[in-house]
Amino acid sequence: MSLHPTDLTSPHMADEQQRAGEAQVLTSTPPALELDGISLAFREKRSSLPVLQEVSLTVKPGEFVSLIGPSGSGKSTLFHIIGGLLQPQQGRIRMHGRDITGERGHISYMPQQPALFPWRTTLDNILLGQENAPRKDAAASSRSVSERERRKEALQWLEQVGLGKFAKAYPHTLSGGMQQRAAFLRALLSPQELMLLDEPFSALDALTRADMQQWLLQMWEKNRRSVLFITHSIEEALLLSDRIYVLSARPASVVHVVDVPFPRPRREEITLDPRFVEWKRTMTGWMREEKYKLDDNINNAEGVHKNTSDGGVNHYE
Ligand SMILES: Nc1ncnc2c1ncn2[C@@H]1O[C@H](COP(=O)(O)OP(=O)(O)OP(=O)(O)O)[C@@H](O)[C@H]1O
Repeated sequence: MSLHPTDLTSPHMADEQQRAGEAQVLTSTPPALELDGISLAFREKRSSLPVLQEVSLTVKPGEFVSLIGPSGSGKSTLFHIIGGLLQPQQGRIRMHGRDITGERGHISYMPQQPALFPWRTTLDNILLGQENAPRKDAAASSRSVSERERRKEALQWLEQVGLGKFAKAYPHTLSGGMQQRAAFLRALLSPQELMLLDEPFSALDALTRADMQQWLLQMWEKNRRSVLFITHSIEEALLLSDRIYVLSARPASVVHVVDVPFPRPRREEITLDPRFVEWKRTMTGWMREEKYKLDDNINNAEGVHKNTSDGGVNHYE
């Protein structure tokens, strides 16, 4: 690896960070999300496909955390487990310290495709997340407001994201980027504190995607929701995240953790910073390594049982 963590952090800063870290441990609130040793294998009649192997990660309240890994490594499966759609064979999921493994209704979710209902207006699509929220959710009851107030709030949000004129329009009249903004608002206005965003910009053209990244960055910096974000784009992960977990090829385990060193607020220009370019190069090397492992696994059918975890996670700050 060409870049060493100390290239970015002076010894003095490291001391300060350690002290700040220790102070934080003492006063720390439990993480918004904590995955502790999650493992899952899909079982079919005679075979087993190990997909996740002891994946652990943390999203602190108000953090933007990304997951990046080769295609087919198990990222979406992990989201299904967090959302309670799948039960892990090993490991626990905790939100704010409470074990929610296998429970549904605790997260708001934004999928790759905007998934707006064509028969509902933009405004009604945005309100859907609140309509579907389970009543037992503590956050939901604290935000319990009248229908009229919810519509007023949603309209204000639509104005803020440049969709005010499209409140009564149907989804097919919106561009791809506009639909994604509406889908993001739906997740943002849902009462659950944690948002899971599964490659939300993958279907957009390059220019719209760059605009949407800037838009998301600004929206997130204003609202500071806890976010877990799946992306295939290293640049996107570095631009948006506080921390990045790099997954290995299947069965996925965490092989690198990067505490992204760039200050906020961040803007597109940061992508030209030599340190940003260096991190991008480093991470591209890691991803290439994992992709080759995945290709090897596919070429050797028995390779799906290979254990890619050596138990060590490389942590960079
Ligand atoms: N219900 C299922 N039954 C059996 N195998 C499954 C099931 N769901 C997913 N898989 C397999 O598990 C592996 C991981 O899939 P998953 O969709 O989680 O990967 P991913 O990292 O999200 O991929 P991508 O980045 O391409 O979206 C794949 O090999 C997939 O074929």
